[in-house]
Amino acid sequence: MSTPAAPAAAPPPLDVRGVTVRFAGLLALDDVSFTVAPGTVHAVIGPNGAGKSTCFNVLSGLYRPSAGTVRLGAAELTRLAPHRIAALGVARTFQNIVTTQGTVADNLMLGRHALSHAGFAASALRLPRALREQRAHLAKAREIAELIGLGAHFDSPVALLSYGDRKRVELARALCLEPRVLLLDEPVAGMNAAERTRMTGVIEEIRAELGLSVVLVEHDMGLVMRLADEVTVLDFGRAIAHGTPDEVRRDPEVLRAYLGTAGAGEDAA
Ligand SMILES: Nc1ncnc2c1ncn2[C@@H]1O[C@H](COP(=O)(O)OP(=O)(O)OP(=O)(O)O)[C@@H](O)[C@H]1O
Repeated sequence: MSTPAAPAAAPPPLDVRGVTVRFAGLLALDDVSFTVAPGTVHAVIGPNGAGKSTCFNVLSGLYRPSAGTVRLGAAELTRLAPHRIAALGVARTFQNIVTTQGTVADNLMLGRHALSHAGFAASALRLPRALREQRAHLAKAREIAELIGLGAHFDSPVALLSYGDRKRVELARALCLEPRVLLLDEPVAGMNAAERTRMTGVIEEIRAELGLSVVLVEHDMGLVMRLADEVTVLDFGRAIAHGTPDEVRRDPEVLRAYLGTAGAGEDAA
C-alpha cells in the first residue's frame, strides 16, 4: 500500500533502538531496533511468545526496557509513565475489551479526558469555560464516532453493541486522544469474517484521513499483508527480518520461524 499524502502536521518517526527486556533471566526482547516512518502502517509479527506484546508494552510505557531507547522525534519515551507517553500523542488499544459500561459517547469522552484543560472544580461547578470545552470535546467525539462508523450508536449503551462494534469503540476511544501514533494490539482478534473486513476498512480509512502512523501487532496475516507498509518479524525476542510484506513472507528465516505453526502467508500465525 502506498504512503498517504503527508498530513498538515506529519507525525515524527518512532525510533526503537536496541531495546532489551529481561524477565528473570528470560530475554523477552533482545536488542530490537526498527523505525516507524511517518504516516505508515508498521506491523510487528512473530510466532507465539516471540515478544510482540512485550514490545507493545515498552512502546506504551507499561514496561521499562533494561537497555535501549524509544524516541518519537526528539522526545525520549523510554522512561516516561504511560499517561505522559499518551499526552505526547501515542495512543494504544487493548486486545481484550474492557469496555462494557456507559454509552459510546461516555467512553469516547474518557478518551478526551487527557486533552481537557478545564480543571475538575471548574467542570464540577459547570463554569462557562468548562461547559464550552465540554461541548467542543463532545463534538469531536461525535466526529470520530462517525469516521469509525459508530455515529448511529453514539448514545447507545456499549453493553448492547456487538463484539465488532465494541472493538471499534475501543479504537475510537484511542483516536479521541488525537494521536500522532496509534498502537493497535490485535484489532481483529476474536472477530468473525465480516467484522474483520469492516475493521480492516476502518483502519485503512483512519490512516488515509488522519495521516497518523500505526504500529500493528496482529496474528491475522491477511490483515498484516493488506495493511502494512513495513513489517518487523520477531522470533524468540530477536528481530529476524524487516521489509515489505512481500519481502518478509519470502524470507527464509521468517519461513523457518513459522514452520511448525503456520506459513507466514497464511491466515493465522
Ligand atoms: N510479565 C512477564 N513475566 C515473565 N515472562 C514474561 C512476561 N511477559 C512475557 N513473558 C515471556 O516473554 C516472552 C515474550 O512474550 P510476549 O507475550 O511478549 O510474546 P508474544 O509474541 O506477544 O506472544 P503471543 O503471540 O502468544 O501473544 C515469552 O517467553 C513470555 O512467556
